[in-house]
Amino acid sequence: MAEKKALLVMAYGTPYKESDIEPYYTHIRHGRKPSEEALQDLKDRYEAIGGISPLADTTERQAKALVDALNEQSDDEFELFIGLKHIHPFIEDSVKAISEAGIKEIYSVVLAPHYSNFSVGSYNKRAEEEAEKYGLTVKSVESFYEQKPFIDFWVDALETTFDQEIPADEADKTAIVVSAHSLPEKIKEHNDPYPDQLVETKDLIKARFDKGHYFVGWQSEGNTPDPWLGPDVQDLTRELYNEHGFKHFVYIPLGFVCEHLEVLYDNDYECKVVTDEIGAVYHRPAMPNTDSRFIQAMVNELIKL
Ligand SMILES: CC1=C(CCC(=O)O)c2cc3nc(cc4[nH]c(cc5[nH]c(cc1n2)c(C)c5CCC(=O)O)c(CCC(=O)O)c4C)C(CCC(=O)O)=C3C
Ligand SMILES: [Fe+2]
Repeated sequence: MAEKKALLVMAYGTPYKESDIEPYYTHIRHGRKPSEEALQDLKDRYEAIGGISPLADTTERQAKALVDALNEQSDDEFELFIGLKHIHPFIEDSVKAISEAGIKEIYSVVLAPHYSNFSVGSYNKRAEEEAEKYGLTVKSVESFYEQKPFIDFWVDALETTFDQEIPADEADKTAIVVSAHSLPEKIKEHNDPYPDQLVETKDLIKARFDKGHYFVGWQSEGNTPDPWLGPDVQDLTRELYNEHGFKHFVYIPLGFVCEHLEVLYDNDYECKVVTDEIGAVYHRPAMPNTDSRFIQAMVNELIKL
């Protein structure tokens, strides 16, 4: 039997309790403490979704489902380690734990389907730099949005939404807003593939499910001085209603992999404020979470490493 490998599942992380929010937010802002007002705004958003995000629990369940599926389908044996971007166990803590477990080879995947130097690239860099300190090797999945099971999941989500929530004669009055987390515009200066990958994902889904009208939007941008990718999903909703008079808006935030603050608040609250205002119907299918197709998409990429 070959030596045991480590499966390092990396994710954004979320506060575990209210007192975590300030250090967490400071870490997200690269060490710059948020203003009292910005901190209160974030606390209010967590309050608005029930006090704490489901992100920590879902990340744990996704990682466990992934290592089980990988061990079933791979000739190798993997031990699971979870490394987070903005809260403990940090990526660096987990790479150290892998070394202390006597494991030499790491396979890594980030719980985000598209590649950007700003997101998956920065996770992988942190893991590689830490692994080097202990003489470990890292093989990383860069993206999995092209995997058929990932597309299958979202095609099925749209089919169910249109079948169960939208009258057949109103399909043509329906906008499908496909979105991902916005990033600073400056990524375009470095030929970052992220924006094109979101459009590609939309095209892969549209090729399989062609009811309604598809549009690409961005969401959850950070409030920094430089411009972030747009249009923002709320502005896009208003523009589309003014131009086409859509009666239904189906939000597909497929840059994310589960319900968390930036879906439960930024979509389910902020976008719904706009659809209520214009008198249109808000729809948002359930996120992948631990759906077997979503897990299989990542297994397929890990087995190729
Ligand atoms: C509060 C919060 C949650 C917690 C949700 C919860 O508790 O449920 C969250 C989750 C997520 N955010 C995500 C993605 C990103 N967020 C970014 C940037 C930012 N997020 C912010 C806030 C949050 N984000 C803020 C204030 C910034 C601007 C930073 C600045 O002021 O500079 C950036 C830009 C690059 C960077 O700055 O990291 C990306 C790519 C992903 C997707 C997966 C992934 O990519 O890991 C997830 C789950
Ligand atoms: Fe974020």
